[in-house]
Amino acid sequence: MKVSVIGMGAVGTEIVGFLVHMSEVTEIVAVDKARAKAEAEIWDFSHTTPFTYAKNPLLIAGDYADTAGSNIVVITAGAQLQQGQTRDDLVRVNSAILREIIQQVERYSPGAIVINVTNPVDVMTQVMLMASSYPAGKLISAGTLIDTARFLRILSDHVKIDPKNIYGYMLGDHGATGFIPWSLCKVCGLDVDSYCRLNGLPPIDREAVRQQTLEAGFRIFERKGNTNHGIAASVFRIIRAIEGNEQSILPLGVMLKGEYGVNGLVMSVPCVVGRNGVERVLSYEFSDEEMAGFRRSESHLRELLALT
Ligand SMILES: NC(=O)c1ccc[n+]([C@@H]2O[C@H](COP(=O)([O-])OP(=O)(O)OC[C@H]3O[C@@H](n4cnc5c(N)ncnc54)[C@H](O)[C@@H]3O)[C@@H](O)[C@H]2O)c1
Repeated sequence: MKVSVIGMGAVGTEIVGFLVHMSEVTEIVAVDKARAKAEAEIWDFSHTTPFTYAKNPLLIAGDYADTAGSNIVVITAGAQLQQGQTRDDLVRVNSAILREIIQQVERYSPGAIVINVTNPVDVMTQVMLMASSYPAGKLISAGTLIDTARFLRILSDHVKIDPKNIYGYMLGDHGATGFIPWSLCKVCGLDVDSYCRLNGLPPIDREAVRQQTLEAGFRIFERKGNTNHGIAASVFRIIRAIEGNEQSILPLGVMLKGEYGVNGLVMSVPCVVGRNGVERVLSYEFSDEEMAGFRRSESHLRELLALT
């Protein structure tokens, strides 16, 4: 499998790290407008291969021609948040950058699955869908997978259970209007309130958990100027689901075509992920309150889209 990563900043570099050290990928291509930076990262990674369990992948820092025939392309290129900005402030500048990038990506890898990470992630994915001919299931965003990871970690700290035994999502939008469908959330098979009651734990303050989840990225960003470990692990999780044709459920950004009553908008929803990318959007019956959260995300994303 050949994977190309466009943008070798904090996030792209960490994703390449996961791929070099933990994947079965045979070829990794890194592209960045700062070519020397991409070269330096790739040389540095190449010096890990004598010592790790890497499968000795071919490592290339190059340009778009080198990405030809990629199975997966990950896009992390673009402007990064400045202190005081929100993800939404990046809309205009990143729209212009990504329209150019997707044309180059499609020219060389029309059959690839493209995973977008650049923020605001769902809106930028829609911009690229409109500027290319990739089908909806093959040009997808990392969506609320990272928010979901943060949510599961926060719950895990409360219930003192490995987050891998907790099921739940944050959905809608990787931004201020993301919402948690608590009716789907299960701790070891129990709803959260029952789990806490039966195990002598204080009940969960749902709104506080939502706020903590939404603020988690900013708390990291304020201290180190970026977030990269969690998002890189999230993207690697998506790549593994594609590579293994897992049919796993991941909350990713995908163009909705009537699901949940939404048409023509990329939103983060639970998706079935396999070798063809997002193969299906899962249907759920949300409560009225959850559906209201969904609609707030929808309105917010439509407002952002109008700015592109
Ligand atoms: N979706 C998520 O959950 C999530 C999480 C973290 C970061 N992000 C987003 O990912 C993006 C990258 O974050 P980062 O911390 O790696 O930023 P960064 O500034 O460290 O890296 C961005 C890289 O993109 C490159 N670049 C810019 N324009 C380019 C172009 N036209 N062609 C090729 N390369 C180009 C830059 O040279 C830089 O190396 C940002 O938009 C950020 O907001 C998203």
